[in-house]
Amino acid sequence: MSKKIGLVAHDKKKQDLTVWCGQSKDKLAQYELFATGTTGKAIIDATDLPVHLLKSGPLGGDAQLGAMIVEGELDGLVFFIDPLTAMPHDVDVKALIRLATLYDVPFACNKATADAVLTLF
Ligand SMILES: O=C(CO)COP(=O)(O)O
Repeated sequence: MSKKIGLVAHDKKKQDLTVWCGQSKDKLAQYELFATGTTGKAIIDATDLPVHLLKSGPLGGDAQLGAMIVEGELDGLVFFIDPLTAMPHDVDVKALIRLATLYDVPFACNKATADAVLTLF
């Protein structure tokens, strides 16, 4: 069964994530990909990779990824966080990071760590 990877980026980081997905396309194509709504659509548009679309982050998409982690259904998380912009759903962002930490899920918050996480699988 293929590994399941979560992909998320805040608005100012979406381009970084879509570029990274394009660069990592062959590797990412081996996994089952899940993304928050707007991020996922941007990845599909940029790369044609198949992505399961969850709700948009502010509407619960981060919480859905957190629930997947709790259920043991996510093997890795790539979450390009914008550290310079306040988010209306900051509690959800923090909850997702907390759950990835709590459940020891490989978690990348930028390109350097995303490259490292991909080498784990
Ligand atoms: O807000 C997000 C993560 O906290 C991302 O959500 P979208 O992919 O829907 O923009």
